[in-house]
Amino acid sequence: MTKNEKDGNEDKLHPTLSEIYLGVWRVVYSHGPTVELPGKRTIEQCKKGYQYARAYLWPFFRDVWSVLGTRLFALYFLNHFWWGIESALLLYLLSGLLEEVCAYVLTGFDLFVVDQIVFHKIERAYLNGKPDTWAIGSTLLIRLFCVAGVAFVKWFDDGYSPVMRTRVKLHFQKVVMQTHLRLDLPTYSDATNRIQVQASQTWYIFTDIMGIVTVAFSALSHLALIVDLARGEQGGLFFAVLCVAKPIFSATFTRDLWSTNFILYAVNPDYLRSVALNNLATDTSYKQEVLSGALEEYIEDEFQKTQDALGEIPDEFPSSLFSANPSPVINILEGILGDLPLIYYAINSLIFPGKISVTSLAMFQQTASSIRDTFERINRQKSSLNENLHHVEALYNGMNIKNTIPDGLLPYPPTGEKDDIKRGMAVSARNVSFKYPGSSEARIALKDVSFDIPASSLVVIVGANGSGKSSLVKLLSNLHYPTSGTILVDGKPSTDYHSQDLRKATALLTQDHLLFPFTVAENIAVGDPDAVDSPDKAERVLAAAKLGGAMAAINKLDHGIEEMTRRAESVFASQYPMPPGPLKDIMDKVEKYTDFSGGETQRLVASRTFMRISSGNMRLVVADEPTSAMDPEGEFELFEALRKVREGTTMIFITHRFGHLTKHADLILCMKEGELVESGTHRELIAKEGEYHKLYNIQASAFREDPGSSTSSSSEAGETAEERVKL
Ligand SMILES: Nc1ncnc2c1ncn2[C@@H]1O[C@H](COP(=O)(O)OP(=O)(O)OP(=O)(O)O)[C@@H](O)[C@H]1O
Repeated sequence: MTKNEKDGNEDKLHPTLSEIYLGVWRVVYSHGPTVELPGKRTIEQCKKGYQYARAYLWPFFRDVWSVLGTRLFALYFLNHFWWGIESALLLYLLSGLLEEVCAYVLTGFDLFVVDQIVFHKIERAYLNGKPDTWAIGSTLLIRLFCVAGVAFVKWFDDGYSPVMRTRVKLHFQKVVMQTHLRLDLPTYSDATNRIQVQASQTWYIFTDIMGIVTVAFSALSHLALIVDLARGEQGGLFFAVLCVAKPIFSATFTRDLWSTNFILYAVNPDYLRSVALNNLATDTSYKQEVLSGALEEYIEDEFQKTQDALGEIPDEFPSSLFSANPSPVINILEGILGDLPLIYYAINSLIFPGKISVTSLAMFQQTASSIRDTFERINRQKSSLNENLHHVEALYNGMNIKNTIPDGLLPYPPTGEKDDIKRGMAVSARNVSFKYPGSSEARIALKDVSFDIPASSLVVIVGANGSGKSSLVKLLSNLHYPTSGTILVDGKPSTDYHSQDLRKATALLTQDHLLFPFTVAENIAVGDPDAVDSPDKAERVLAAAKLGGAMAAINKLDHGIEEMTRRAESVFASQYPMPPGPLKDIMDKVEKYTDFSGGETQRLVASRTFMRISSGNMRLVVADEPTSAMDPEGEFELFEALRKVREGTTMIFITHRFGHLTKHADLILCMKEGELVESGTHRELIAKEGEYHKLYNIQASAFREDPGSSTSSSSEAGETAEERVKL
């Protein structure tokens, strides 16, 4: 990769990290020397391995065990044990019967070989007229034993695997969901906290790890067999060592990406552009924009350019590129080491002709090749094992991620307060500064903001785009936490209270709120999740829908308030596009979901907020431009309804429109570039002739008869034409 494809971070690399550019990727990893021979580090690694097993593997296996139950878990384990030792056991049991059939043995060893042995014995009995009863009988018995074993394993696998898979998946689905639900917004927005493991993977992670256990059983049983055989032969133990020379060499000299801690990301600009163009073509959310902009040809041509520029630079996950040896020497050495047992026997047969029996030669050969295969499987699976171990670690670490927003112990509202007294939350900010997690120092959203919002007051926050209004309400709603300074709730730092209690006492309504894939009724009802089983729920939902102005939209639906907003999962079909016909008719019917206009969605979401307010537990209601898509009548009605139902609740509105709200507000906070520049009532702020006065005049001028009056009054406020255009 050329220098200009690097991303400029290479100079800042920490001394414990290494980097490598593979295909389109930059891989940064923490790693020791590439080739690690057994030594002091091996002991350290064994210790680490033990600690890892205790912290992650043991809980994982214990959880799977408890989910499957002891009987299923034990049967599953025995199955793997059987798979592991089956081949060595057969070899051992048949070792006395091999003289005449070593040719079969040399081609591999399984039940088919046992078949051939049985038939061979029967054939010889026919030809010689002298049946070897013992040989035929014992071989048949061994065969039946193995057939029964294999049949049992298959029966168990076919019948119980889906059950076990489902049980494990459901268990970990709940664990992963709990992990996601537990995290607060800043912690969740931090990409490094994202849990990549999916519950559906957990069963396969478990079976993969068990696969390694099987291979380990296989390796151990073959090693035991070869040691047993070697005891009776001269140089047998030396031969046993030769059998494992290649796998040990490979394990030592092959590096594996998953045995490191790494991050990787694409740095090749052509690749990144090709992904972006591909997304434009295939992601439904861009479809309208692409069609309306007539961008089809442009996207295709640009994509072709990126393909031409990329040439053959690989973009696949770079684990095999990482493991590839820089020169072929190691691969050649590996090949030669693999042939050492054969070379040993060839030399032995030249030096000591006739000393080795055909049986032991066949047994040694077979065992040696089984051992080699087994160890090679271990080497091949090492990478996926390491990957799976990382996933198990992520799964259990996810449960212990610490939330960014400190969680206090005090309940809210305080226990001494009577629930029937309706009063709002008093909120204050003391020198609050805030920047979003991961943002640069320069992109500070709030700078040294201080104010007091008395309980039960009606507050409006105004300001230009990007002035920090939404950021401020996110802090007040306890969704984010100030970088410095303090938010006070009823005179105490917000962090003294139990976070979830504060959120339960706050209703936040924004323009970005979404409808959930539930029925319309449930979408409203979740505003008060505690009312799930209450008898008056349906009544309250209807009342909330009316207050939110959503009834007109609901009345248009085929199934009214019980209509599903959208399916949680799309329909799976064998053929896409599905040709017209009865299958397509069913598919269309099932796939069809209700789409609402932007304003209708906002009305439904507002209804959810009214449901929340009707719980009587709200102390603070925050509305961040919730009417941006509504018509003026809808907006007016919503604000009026909110003002009517608030009954002493503190209300904070963000709006760009000056009107009833700003006129009636007890307090207006005017933001500019992250700072609170003015605060007071409408009258006071107009009298100040500052930022608020300027913003107000820009809107008011549209309704004045003389279009030039805005210029004159703005000019009085001392602002340029460019500044007005920006607003
Ligand atoms: N999720 C975020 N991550 C990083 N920075 C953000 C994020 N959201 C907002 N910002 C930055 O914080 C600053 C204040 O944004 P904020 O959304 O609070 O402004 P606003 O006054 O509500 O704007 P608008 O009127 O456009 O809604 C902006 O500079 C913005 O770029």
